[in-house]
Amino acid sequence: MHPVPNEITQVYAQADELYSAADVSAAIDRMAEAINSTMGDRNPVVYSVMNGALVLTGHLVTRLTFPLEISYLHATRYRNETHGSSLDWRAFPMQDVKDRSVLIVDDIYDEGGTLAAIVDHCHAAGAEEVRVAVLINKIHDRKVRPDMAIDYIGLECVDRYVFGFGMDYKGYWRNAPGIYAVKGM
Ligand SMILES: O=P(O)(O)OC[C@H]1O[C@H](OP(=O)(O)OP(=O)(O)O)[C@H](O)[C@@H]1O
Ligand code: HPA
Repeated sequence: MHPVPNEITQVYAQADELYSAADVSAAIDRMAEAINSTMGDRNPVVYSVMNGALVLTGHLVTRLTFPLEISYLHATRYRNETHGSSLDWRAFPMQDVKDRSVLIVDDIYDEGGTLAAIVDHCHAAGAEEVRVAVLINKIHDRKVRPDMAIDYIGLECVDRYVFGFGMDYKGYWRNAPGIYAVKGM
């Protein structure tokens, strides 16, 4: 058996809970209500940004009450580390979005380099409109494109490294049910 690193066990035990599972569920309810009332007639392609959006996407789409198609892409800037670098496209978007409405779903809008590249890609591919939904907006003044529209935001968080509900700490704890901040980060 491959042992779990001690650091991984410790990080969850020592983390600060920012939002409980119930808080997250209520936030997704609010996001879904807003999306249902603004995109119900758009027949969108919902693009889930792997890996972080895996958990949110599953919860969110079951609350959406209109026809939609689901696809995925994988773009990573953090590569299971806690600092971002250049964007690495690991699964390029494959669904044809020409003249389509697109809803990009991601777990966290941090510095925004990932979402900026994905939004630009969808526009370049001919999308009619591109909207963005994130569970967490991290509050700081390092956004790479401060005027980028984030249409649906679940929760805001302080400028700390967070994990849970899809977000990882060194590849682990995407399965944690709430949102947690790493001690000292
Ligand atoms: O706003 P940014 O500073 O660009 O950071 C946000 C992005 O970083 C995370 O992905 P990550 O690169 O960790 O890949 P992963 O989803 O596979 O963990 C997260 O899922 C977002 O996609
Ligand atoms: N946690 C997890 N993944 C992330 C974060 C974070 O705070 N910021 C960007 N990707």
